[in-house]
Order: sequence, then structure tokens, then C-alpha cells
Amino acid sequence: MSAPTHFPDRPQFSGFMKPCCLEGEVSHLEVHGEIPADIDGTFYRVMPDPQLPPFIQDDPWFNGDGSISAFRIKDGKASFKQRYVRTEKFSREREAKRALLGKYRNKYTDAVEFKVRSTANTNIVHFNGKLLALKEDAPPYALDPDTLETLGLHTFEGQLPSLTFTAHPKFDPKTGEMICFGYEAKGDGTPDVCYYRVAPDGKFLEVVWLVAPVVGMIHDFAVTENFVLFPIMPQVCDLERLKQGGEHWEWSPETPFYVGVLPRKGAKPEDVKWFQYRNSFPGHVSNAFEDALGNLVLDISLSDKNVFFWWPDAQGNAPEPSSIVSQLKRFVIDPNSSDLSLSDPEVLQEDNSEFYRIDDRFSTQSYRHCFYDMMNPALGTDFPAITHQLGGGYPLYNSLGHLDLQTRKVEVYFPGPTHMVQEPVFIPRRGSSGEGDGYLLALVNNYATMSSELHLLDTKDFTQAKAVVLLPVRLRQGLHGNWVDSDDVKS
Ligand SMILES: C=Cc1ccc(O)c(OC)c1
Ligand SMILES: [Fe+2]
Repeated sequence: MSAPTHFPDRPQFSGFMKPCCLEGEVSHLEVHGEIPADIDGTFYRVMPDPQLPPFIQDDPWFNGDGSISAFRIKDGKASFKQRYVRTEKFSREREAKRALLGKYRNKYTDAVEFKVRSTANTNIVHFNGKLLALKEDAPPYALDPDTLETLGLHTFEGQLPSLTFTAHPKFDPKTGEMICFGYEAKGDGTPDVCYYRVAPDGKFLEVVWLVAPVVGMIHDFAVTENFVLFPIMPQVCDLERLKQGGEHWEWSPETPFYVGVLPRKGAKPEDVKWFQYRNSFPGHVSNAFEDALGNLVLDISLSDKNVFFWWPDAQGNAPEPSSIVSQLKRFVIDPNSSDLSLSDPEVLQEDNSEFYRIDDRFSTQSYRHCFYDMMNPALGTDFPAITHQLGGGYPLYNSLGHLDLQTRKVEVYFPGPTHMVQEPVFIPRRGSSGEGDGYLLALVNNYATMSSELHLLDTKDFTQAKAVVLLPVRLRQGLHGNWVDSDDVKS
């Protein structure tokens, strides 16, 4: 197998999606407008960014090496640092000067044998003094929050019982506990789900092993005060297909959307209930909580179509990417019900939206404010001017939304006609405990300058930016990130 010397001429490697391959620091970023003086912390985010050209055909965006960006904000100023996670894959490929890892989550296509295949490219969370770089097929990699240096694979001093760790752990704001799971937890193609809770000091509190009704992707999940919910996408894995060098995932139009419901504490494996709804694609969770009647309220992105269109069904069918719409929907689930079919959810917001973020101090609790990415072409995006630079392989969003779940009013921030937004983070206003009172910060792709920007909004004045911070470089589309306040680091 000869190693390619350049990235392929495909949308996911072109235009704004051309790999960046950059590590470094900028000590003073250019600020337009004003960064409020009370903001003091770091915005960490991760993007898949292949260090070397893949040797397999049409490698999806999701298979790139995890590159961590850290934006430090203090005293109205912003600095920037970026470093790759030194995964086993990254380090061995750097040494070999060529790609060695094959297809997304298919070890049978690798050029060498890996102990851990993680690309650490999906989320970056702060826990117990460390950053954890997450990919749902492996344990976390731990990083130093200041230097972004990789400390190594993190198995919680050997307590981690699962081969896998979700990219979407949840944090209980009252207890500081981290609630997690892994799926395909006993290896590729296994239906085993491992649920676990970790105390703020890193000690495992509880482990429960479950068996899922289908080996499907469980990308995000939801937690309430007394329950956890596991939404399974109808993207299914088959070990024989993997062994033949095929894709890890295949869209299954016959498979329902399952939601597993398990008591959060003290559950036995047989306590899990698998509710089901008609075939649809569950995306990211906004939040979940228990209502006055003890029902579980699950606010989640839902699409009628296969959002991961690059993994088609067995016949090769996939939707036209521009036809895919996801909406924020609300399922109400009675955990004691013996009827396992879910009623139609309520549409909370009509727009095509994803990447919901909340005031995390209200995670697992009843909440009022939801912030998100949305796509509304009528806002004025100049598509003819930017289409050749968009790249592709993922849905795009041109604006930020704020939904008030009490009044159902929506506010929209449109960053400009040549811009697309990445996932935002919410920053509480210092000294204020009011839900949603603070700032929203998002990385923005500017296709006119072919560089990246941070846009900072005050949630009290949502429709215009308080500050726009310019980066001298382009950061390609990323996944998830989190705000780590300086207060949270000290305590
Ligand atoms: C957005 C979802 C998602 C799901 C699985 C992945 O491996 C991933 O990698 C970046 C992203
Ligand atoms: Fe995600």
C-alpha cells in the first residue's frame, strides 16, 4: 500500500474543509467591539483534522485526528493555542510519516495493529483537573488544561470497565458527578452497553451492564435527577461486514428509534426499558428532566432522514444532503408505562437546528433557555459567493438561535452573508445565578476571508455581537467544545 502525498480532491478535504494541520499559539487576537471584563476562562473545542492524507477511499470527516483549540479570555483580551492530541494513531503515523489507520471504526482495514484506535476528535470536557479528549470508540485521552500536552490514555486508574466511553458525558451541577456510558462496550459489533457514574474525585460510584436491542450508534444520551435515557440511532453495525472491510455503520430503514430508560442509581440490568418510536434519526440532546407527574421530558434533535448520509442503507440509498432537516422535539415518557411505544413528540421549534446548548447549571433539571445552531437560507446567506468554499460532508448552519421555552419566543443572531456557525457555548455572567444570563460564544467560519472568528453575544441583547475576535488562520469545521471558567478550575 503506497501512502498518498496529498489530500484527495473531495468536498470533505476542500475549501474551508482543507485540513489545517496546524499547531501553535497566538498571544493577542484582534478584537472588534468589546469583550466584557467579567469573562475569565477558556473555551476548548475539538475538530477532526487529519495530520496525513488517508490511504482509504473517501475517508469521512469523522475520522480525522483530534486537534484541540483553546481560547483563553481574560481582562477583555483573547489568546489562542492549538495542539493535536497525541493518540497512539497520531504518534505512530507521525513516526511512520504516513497514515496507518484505515476506515472509520474498522480495525480490519488498518495497515498496522493498534491497541487503541481513538482519534480523540469529538468532544473535550474538563473533569477532576484534567481535560478529557473523547471519541466514542475508546477510553478518553487526558490532557493538561494549560499546555494541551497529552498525558495519556485515561482509564480512571484502571476503574473503567468498558472498552468505550461516550463523547457526551453529562455533569450533575448539584453533585459534580459525571454520568457516562460506553456502547459496543465489549468490542466491535457487541450489543453491550456499560453505564457508569464517576464522583468528582474520579472514583467510580456504580457500573451497570445492559444489552441493547440492536447494535446501533448511541452518540448522545440524557440524564434527569433519577433516570438516564439512551437514544439509539438506526445506524447499525455488523461484525461480518467489518471483517470484509466494509463500513462500521449502515442506515437501517426498518429499525425503530429506540430509547432505553434506566434508573440513574441502583439499577439492575433487567430494569432497563427499551421504548420505541418510528424509524427516525435522533441527534443531539438539549436537556432532559422530570415533570411534576414524574414523566421524563426528553428534548432532542430529530430528523425523518438519515443525517449521516455518507453511511447509506444496504441498497446504497441516502438522502440528498440539502434535503435533511432536524428539529428540536420533546418526547414525554412515563418510565412506569408498560406500553413501550412512544407518542409523537411536540415540535419545540420549527427551524432546521442542531447543537443545542443550555446553561449547564440547569442540566438534568427543568429549564427555560436553549441556544443552538440553525439554518435559515432566508436570513441572507450569499450562497453563490461562497458555495465553492463550503467543502462538505456535514450539515451547515448559518445562524444562532435562542429559544425561550416558557414564552416559546425565538431570537436569532445572523453573523453575516459569508459566514457559517459552529457549536456555541454558554458562559454565565459572573455573580449572576439567573438561568441563561450571560454570554454565548461560537466559532464562526468566514468564507470571504477564509479564516475563523469568534462571535460573542450577550444573551440580554442576542441579535448583535458584543465582540468579534479574528483569528489569523482557518479552523475547519469541528464538533464539540466547552467553556471552563477560571472559577471552576480553582475550586
Ligand atoms: C456528531 C456525531 C459524531 C458521531 C460519531 C463520531 O465518531 C463523530 O466523530 C467526530 C461524531
Ligand atoms: Fe456529538
